Amino acid sequence: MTGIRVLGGDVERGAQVLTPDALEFVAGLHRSFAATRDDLLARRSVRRPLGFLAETAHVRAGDWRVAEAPAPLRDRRVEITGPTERKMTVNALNSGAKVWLADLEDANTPHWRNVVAGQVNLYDAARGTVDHRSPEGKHYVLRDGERPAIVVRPRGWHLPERHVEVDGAPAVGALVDFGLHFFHNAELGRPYYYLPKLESHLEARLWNDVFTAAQERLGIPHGTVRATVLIETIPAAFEMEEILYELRDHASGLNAGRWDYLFSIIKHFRDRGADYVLPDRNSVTMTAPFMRAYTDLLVRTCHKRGAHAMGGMAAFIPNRRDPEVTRQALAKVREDKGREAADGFDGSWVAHPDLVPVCREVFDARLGDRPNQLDVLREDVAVTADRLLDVRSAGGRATRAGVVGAVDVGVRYLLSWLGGNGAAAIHNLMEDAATAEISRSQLWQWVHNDVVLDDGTPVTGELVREVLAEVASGLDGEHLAAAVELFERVALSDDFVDFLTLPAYERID
Ligand SMILES: CC(C)(COP(=O)(O)OP(=O)(O)OC[C@H]1O[C@@H](n2cnc3c(N)ncnc32)[C@H](O)[C@@H]1OP(=O)(O)O)[C@@H](O)C(=O)NCCC(=O)NCCS
Ligand SMILES: O=C(O)C[C@H](O)C(=O)O
Ligand SMILES: [Mg+2]
Repeated sequence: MTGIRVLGGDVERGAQVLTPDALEFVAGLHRSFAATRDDLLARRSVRRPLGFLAETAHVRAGDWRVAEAPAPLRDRRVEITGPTERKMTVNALNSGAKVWLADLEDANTPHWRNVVAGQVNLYDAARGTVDHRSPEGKHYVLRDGERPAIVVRPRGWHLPERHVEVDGAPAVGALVDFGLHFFHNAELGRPYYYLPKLESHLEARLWNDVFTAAQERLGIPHGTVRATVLIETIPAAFEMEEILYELRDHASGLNAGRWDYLFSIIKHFRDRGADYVLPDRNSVTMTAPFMRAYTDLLVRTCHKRGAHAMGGMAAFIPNRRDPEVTRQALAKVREDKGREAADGFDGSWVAHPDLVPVCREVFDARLGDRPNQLDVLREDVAVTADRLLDVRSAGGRATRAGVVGAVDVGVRYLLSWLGGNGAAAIHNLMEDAATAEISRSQLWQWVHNDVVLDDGTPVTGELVREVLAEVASGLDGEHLAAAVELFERVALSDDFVDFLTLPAYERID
């Protein structure tokens, strides 16, 4: 293992996944692809004018389709997402969903113990041997019968994994997550992935090259990997076809990741004036014309190319102790999934096991005996760049409640994240890194574009700091000071911080 150092502490059963061969494999991927990753990240920081690309017009005009979905991914009508913590792993596999999105990304704090334990749990999950005993003595075991296909979401290209060093540099986080999982589980035949936060088809090409090399190096047939790409950045919305094309041997769909998409819009247009200012987060819905343009284009693009179109996450979650909250969550999720099913999506996401039945019911009603609706071509859809960028079509206003809500949710989420939980229920909504990014970037945008609240108050750094102090005085926890300081930095520092998880990562382990 020359040139490879593992700097993280011991984690139970870690040696089983951090084997010399697995680490060599990860280091090999890092050595082959880290430089390209660095170049592509550097390109992101140049904010170019957005539009459909002239140089790839031939790809959009061409006649090609992605590889046919393998049997486990033909019917994806309900997908449950969640972190790879042990109990939740068992619960997700028992949830009755068709797919489990096993999240090493936005629902996970990349504490070293989470990174390694996640791989251990995925190892057992792939083999059907995962179980768990709770501190209260409850034994969680897998139920017999059909289980969801496991689709793993590695970290995005921007995150390092500093507990694995290759030739003196931190390893690329995405390659650690993918590499360890692929090395241990690909031979079982289902190396399936969800790819987050891509900003261009060149980033998809890089993933495709990684898959090709990984398969070659382990002697696994080309095309065994299947990847579903989250279209959750505004630049990627203009390259949906190109992304599928780059990955065509390995692609099995696109997903409309609404939360990061909103974050990306704010980030991209953060200093471009009133035309791009979003109102309170809770007032931007999927029926806003610019969001509908995005989801319609996604369905149209996927079905034209034989790929699955996957719906996104409604953030409402049930509460087993509060029937009224549950009733409202079920109603809202039903409405959201109903719109997606009618629009032609082949399935969608839920964040909680109690939401699986409602998503299933809605898609059952739409799909009937069909495993998907790839046959619904949506040739009626004609989306222009102007419609995708019509941010003002969100309507809505910026309010004091919006400022307080953004600060409150942001700080509470960071508290949870720093403590090791990357997904949290806050005020009956599912919050993860993507939704927290909206909270803090929205405040940055309001401050830097002289937004005035509906009560006449200008949004300034002072106002945000005042609210932050108020919110903090009502909270406690080991990481409160760190959470408050981090929030202030990512919401207010003049230099916009690209991802809040980058400075937050400096604070852990
Ligand atoms: C939001 C969230 C943190 C709430 O968790 P919670 O507070 O534990 O929720 P509850 O107390 O209602 O959970 C009830 C049970 O369902 C389980 N559960 C909840 N969400 C789950 C999920 N997504 N996957 C598997 N099991 C889940 C819990 O483990 C708990 O199990 P238990 O009864 O055996 O103890 C959790 O639902 C979650 O992490 N969701 C996924 C978030 C996500 O994936 N985000 C990224 C993609 S959008
Ligand atoms: O991680 C999530 O919150 C889901 C999705 O990737 C999104 O950004 O909407
Ligand atoms: Mg996301």
